[in-house]
Amino acid sequence: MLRVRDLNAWYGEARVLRDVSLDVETGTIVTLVGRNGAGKTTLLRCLMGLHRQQRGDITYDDHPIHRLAPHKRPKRGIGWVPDDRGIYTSLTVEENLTLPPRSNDDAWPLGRVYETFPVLRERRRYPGTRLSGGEQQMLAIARMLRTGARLLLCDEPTEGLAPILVRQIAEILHTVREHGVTVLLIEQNLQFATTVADRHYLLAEGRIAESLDNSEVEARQHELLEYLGI
Ligand SMILES: Nc1ncnc2c1ncn2[C@@H]1O[C@H](COP(=O)(O)OP(=O)(O)OP(=O)(O)O)[C@@H](O)[C@H]1O
Repeated sequence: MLRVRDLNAWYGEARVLRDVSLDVETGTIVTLVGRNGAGKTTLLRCLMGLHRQQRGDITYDDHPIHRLAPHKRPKRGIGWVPDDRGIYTSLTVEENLTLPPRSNDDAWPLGRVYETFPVLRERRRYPGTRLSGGEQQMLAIARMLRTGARLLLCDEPTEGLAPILVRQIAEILHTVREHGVTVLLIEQNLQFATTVADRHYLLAEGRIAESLDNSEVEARQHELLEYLGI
């Protein structure tokens, strides 16, 4: 379980996260929704240790991690899937999958990746550039599983994707959840969020304004869409 308590973050003098507290239960998918500039990416960067100006308590599987250097967090099973997917487009799918270092004993063997995502086996000799946006996202997630990530922090995996590919992302995330992987993702598409996730945190001006389940998001969809300016 990921537990965040009273997390604050700054850029210089500007405070962009204010006393953020949230929980992500193991094996669940949770979204962070909020307007542009609400602090969603900064929050994920704090969890990964990539943002230095932060204060607060973060525990993962009962171990405090907030003082751990960024490069030590993957050893604890935390994986970051950035919004640009971070894959090497000039390398083949298989090279992308074999390059990342194994950070811990939960690292997926290549065979397990290919059994879970057969498309990646079919495309293993393709360069990253020949993959669709959905396949690139699949590769980015699979690459994190190869390092041993049990908690994936995904920065808006559906951004810029056509609806059919958005559905593929939902399937990918459900597949990883079936394997016991926990996901915290930034998502602006509320309909997608309710299809894919178990809970949602609404971030507003750096604060957690609300914690919502799927039925609450569905019941208040119009109001929330208006709030998010979508
Ligand atoms: N490098 C930076 N220097 C100064 N301020 C920054 C920097 N990066 C982000 N900010 C500011 O911090 C606040 C939170 O930004 P953040 O990117 O975390 O929001 P977000 O919710 O992820 O928004 P978006 O969806 O637009 O990425 C915003 O006001 C933003 O302008």
